[in-house]
Amino acid sequence: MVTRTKVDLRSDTVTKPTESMRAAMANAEVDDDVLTYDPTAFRLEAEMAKITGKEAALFVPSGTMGNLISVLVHCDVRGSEVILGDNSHIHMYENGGISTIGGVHPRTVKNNPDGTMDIDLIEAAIRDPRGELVYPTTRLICLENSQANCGGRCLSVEYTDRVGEIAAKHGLKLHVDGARIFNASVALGVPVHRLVEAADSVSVCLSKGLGAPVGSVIVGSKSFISKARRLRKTLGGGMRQVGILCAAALVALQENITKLEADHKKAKMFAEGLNQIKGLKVDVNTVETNIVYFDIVEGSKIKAETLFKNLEEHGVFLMPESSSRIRIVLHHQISTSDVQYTLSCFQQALTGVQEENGI
Ligand SMILES: Cc1ncc(COP(=O)(O)O)c(C=O)c1O
Ligand SMILES: C[C@@H](O)[C@H](N)C(=O)O
Repeated sequence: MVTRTKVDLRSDTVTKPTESMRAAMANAEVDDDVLTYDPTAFRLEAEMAKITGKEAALFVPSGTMGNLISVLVHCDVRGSEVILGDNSHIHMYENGGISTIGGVHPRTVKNNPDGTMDIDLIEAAIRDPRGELVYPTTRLICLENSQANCGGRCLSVEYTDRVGEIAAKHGLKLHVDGARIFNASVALGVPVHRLVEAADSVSVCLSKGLGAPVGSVIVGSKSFISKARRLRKTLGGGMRQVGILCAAALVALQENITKLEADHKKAKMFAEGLNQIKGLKVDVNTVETNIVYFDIVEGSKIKAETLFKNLEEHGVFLMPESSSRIRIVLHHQISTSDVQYTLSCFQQALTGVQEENGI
């Protein structure tokens, strides 16, 4: 088998800036974004506020910082508690920052396989104010759309609105970790602004499926963004000529939103192809966006680390989830021929092992 150039399926965070992004970066109009407004940052923030239907926006270095700032702005009183998914990125992959840095107490509710949390369990997790002597105070509910660890599953606008109603009923705020909100919007056929209408704040990653090299944007009310700007500086996220990065993000918005549907089709194609390979299993119906989780079937005589080594030798790179569960993430720099090549590498790896074991 002829090894091709690298097929990097570890994440949609691995994309390289395109030539048009690099040209925009080189020619970006910039200023000191801490002392005044960097004009290109201002353009990006205005565009993101418009797309999401919120009053204002703020460029931040990462999605992790975007979520941290959002939670800390909403939970700015000691003893605050946030309700979030037990399989959410904020809870699983952000070093517990809301607690270690922000002193905010997490109260997890089980994420269902479809990425939602049961509405009645969310409501049951809200602290009874009558117990204020002993309870933390619930101030915020966090959703994640699409839900990455559940396989890039999309939360419907109806579900998001319903959670928003629960938050409003109890005087709480709603934050959406919208790292891949554009993927959810495209998959559902619902405009981003409608999908997040019920949210008080959203953190949107520019550096994932949109393919920008760096950054996220948080959106919300003018008051929220004003507090967020100050907290960004506190956390060291205030940057100077940040327009260089924002210029690439503006190109990403112009060029890559329309490519997301193709990413989703490649993910479906990959899942359907994997299911044709003896020893691998994936529920194709759960593949809604650009993320595919699949399992090595028990008895297939190959371990994930063996499979990875074999694949890496053929230029294919993945992210291990466990010894038998694997994740691949599609993005605009993976072609359909890359998908077909990768499937052939999987087939070759599995067949080789099965022949060695007389299966
Ligand atoms: C759902 C989700 N939220 C937030 C983040 C954090 O983004 P960043 O890596 O830019 O900190 C990620 C992944 O990176 C993610 O997948
Ligand atoms: C691993 C995780 O932090 C990252 N957000 C990803 O999806 O690749």
